[in-house]
Amino acid sequence: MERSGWLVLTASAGSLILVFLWKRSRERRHRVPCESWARWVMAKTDGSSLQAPLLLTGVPLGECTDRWSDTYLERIIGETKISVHISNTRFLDFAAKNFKYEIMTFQGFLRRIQSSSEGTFLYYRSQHQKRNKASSLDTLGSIADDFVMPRLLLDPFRVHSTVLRVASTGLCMWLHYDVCDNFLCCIRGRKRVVLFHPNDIDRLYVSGSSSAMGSRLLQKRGQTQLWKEFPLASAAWSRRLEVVLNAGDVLFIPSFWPHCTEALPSKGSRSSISVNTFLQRPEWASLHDPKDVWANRELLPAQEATKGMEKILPQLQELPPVPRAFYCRKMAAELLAMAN
Ligand SMILES: O=C(O)CCC(=O)C(=O)O
Ligand SMILES: [Fe+2]
Repeated sequence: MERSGWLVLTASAGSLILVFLWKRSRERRHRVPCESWARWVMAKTDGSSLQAPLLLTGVPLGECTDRWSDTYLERIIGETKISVHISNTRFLDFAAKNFKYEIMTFQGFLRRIQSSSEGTFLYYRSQHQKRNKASSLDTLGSIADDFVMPRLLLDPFRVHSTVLRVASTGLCMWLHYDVCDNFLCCIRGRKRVVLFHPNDIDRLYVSGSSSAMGSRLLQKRGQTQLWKEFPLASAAWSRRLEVVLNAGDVLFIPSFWPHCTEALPSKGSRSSISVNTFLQRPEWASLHDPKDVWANRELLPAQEATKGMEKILPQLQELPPVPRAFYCRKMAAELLAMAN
């Protein structure tokens, strides 16, 4: 039987309260060492504490949590031109491409969110003008200085990129995984995050880094239909981890943990703002694709392996059903032996 739960303790370092998320998974139990904040930070170097999601509350993130009202953002970056996802459903789906992109000013974007009638949902994630450059918060001028991650959190990672994300409330981001570890920081509003263990990757209908289910998992109704279309996913859903982030909360999402999010309604605003910092483990640094902006390009050896797979599949298709099934199972067994 699956179990998941929360263990809360007060950190010895500073006034941070750490809430450790732990889970008993199908194959093995993942639990963050939780004696102290400092111990966790030190343990990062051997990777042992990087295997499970972790919620940090009350993290000082600089001036952004106080300052980033619509009025302030309009004043500082209102004229900046941005590319925005627009959809007439709140359940964004990358595979079905149920959204379009529109260029507008940041001011236009914020005003459109405020004035949108029910049924239009907007989403922005910052991107460097030169698409291949990873860091993008700095393109937004001085607001970049308002966001500061405590050094204690970042050390000893390398920062891969930092991304500003603004969403209409209600908007759900499609299920996907990232190849970088990640600190997802809630700056304004509230955000629901649903996470799956990487061992459930074979149940989540992922192609590329996105799921064919889009964000429909987050629909309150219609799950019976969803399980008909995606039967393996219901078991993964029963083992999911769920958390709601409030302003000032930081969620550590380890790489390869599939996740989807929902911007929840909150008082006084029709949008939620987060900043996330993608991280590279130093020992994996050479594996990352230098052109990767949003941590969704496969690690370099996995890119080659994926190309190999694309060649193998049509060859297997040429076989009649019985030997095809035989060789598929034989090869899958070799692959699974490497996974354990
Ligand atoms: O809530 C969002 O905007 C998506 C966040 C996300 O996927 C991430 O930080 O990796
Ligand atoms: Fe993500």
